[in-house]
Amino acid sequence: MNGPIYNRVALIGLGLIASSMYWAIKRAGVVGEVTGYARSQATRDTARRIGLCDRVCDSAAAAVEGADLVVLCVPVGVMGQVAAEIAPALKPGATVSDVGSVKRAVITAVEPQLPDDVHFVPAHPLAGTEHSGPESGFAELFDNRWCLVVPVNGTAETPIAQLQSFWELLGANVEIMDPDHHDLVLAVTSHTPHLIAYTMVGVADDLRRVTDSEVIKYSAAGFRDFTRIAASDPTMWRDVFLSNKDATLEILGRFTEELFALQRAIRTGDGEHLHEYFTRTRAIRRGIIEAGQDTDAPDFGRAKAKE
Ligand SMILES: NC(=O)c1ccc[n+]([C@@H]2O[C@H](COP(=O)([O-])OP(=O)(O)OC[C@H]3O[C@@H](n4cnc5c(N)ncnc54)[C@H](O)[C@@H]3O)[C@@H](O)[C@H]2O)c1
Ligand SMILES: O=C(O)C(=O)C[C@]1(C(=O)O)C=C[C@@H](O)C=C1
Repeated sequence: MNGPIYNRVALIGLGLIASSMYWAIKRAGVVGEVTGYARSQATRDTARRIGLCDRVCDSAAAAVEGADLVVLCVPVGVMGQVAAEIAPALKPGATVSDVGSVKRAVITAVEPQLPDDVHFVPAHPLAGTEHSGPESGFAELFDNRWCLVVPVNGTAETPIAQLQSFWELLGANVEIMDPDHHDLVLAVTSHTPHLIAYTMVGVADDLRRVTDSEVIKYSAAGFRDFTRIAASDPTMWRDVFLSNKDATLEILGRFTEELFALQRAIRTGDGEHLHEYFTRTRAIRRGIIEAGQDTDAPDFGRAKAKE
């Protein structure tokens, strides 16, 4: 590529995703200057101390001034408020994007706040960890992960294609998706699983208090995976559930039905039902590993065998 993909990028909200984006941008060397803004003075001080962003600004308006791409990296519940704050300072022709885990609610909140002379191209990188804040980011977070770009009706092709190239340069594989479909898919693959993990860890904690047993101390690996997920940021996840209410409730309803069926099978001793069910779910896990989408899973020598 000859020259930067955007001359100036502004990151609003300097947590896990923004900091990972900054380090990935630096690794790729594809942006002229990256400005940053976070609401709290403490976060801005930390960002300055660790060299996160080329320039940290003390207002959102100052950070977006002259930016060709502005990315909202704040919890989904405050996206509309932040869009209203930056709107008067946006450069005509700029692209405004976001990284929110929910898309329809963010579009509804942000779109009306923006002036007509900017392009709004929502997106969602499907990569994260249970950590948050400016010191939690790393350049490799998006490598070989999906980033879903979710354009709104009527957006010109060029800003969409440019944002797609930007995310590819940060290491992601990009797909275009409709907002409602996005919210339903993510309710299945991310939002409901998080709710289940939060619940399971809560139940274990309650039990520990009731029985004074050592549920957490002797927790097995499976339960430890639940505790990792349940350690995710409370503000972020509160906002996800309140913003993706319908899809999450729909999937939770289905989940509850299946859970009752399994409960019944256990009560009635229906081993065949349990075995068939677990065989089906095992095949799903194997499919994910074979598609190369679980970078944490041991490959048991398959990579070597393929050489
Ligand atoms: N953590 C993940 O796994 C993950 C993955 C993909 C997308 N996302 C989405 O990315 C966004 C950011 O998540 P994160 O994990 O980076 O969160 P984070 O908590 O690490 O960072 C959020 C940042 O936003 C700042 N902030 C909050 N309210 C603000 C406001 N009104 N104005 C300015 N700054 C404000 C916070 O101070 C913090 O610096 C969320 O919308 C989340 O849904 C998260
Ligand atoms: O790996 C994790 O810790 C995550 O939960 C990341 C995860 C996910 O559910 O996969 C969480 C929320 C997002 O919006 C995207 C990714």
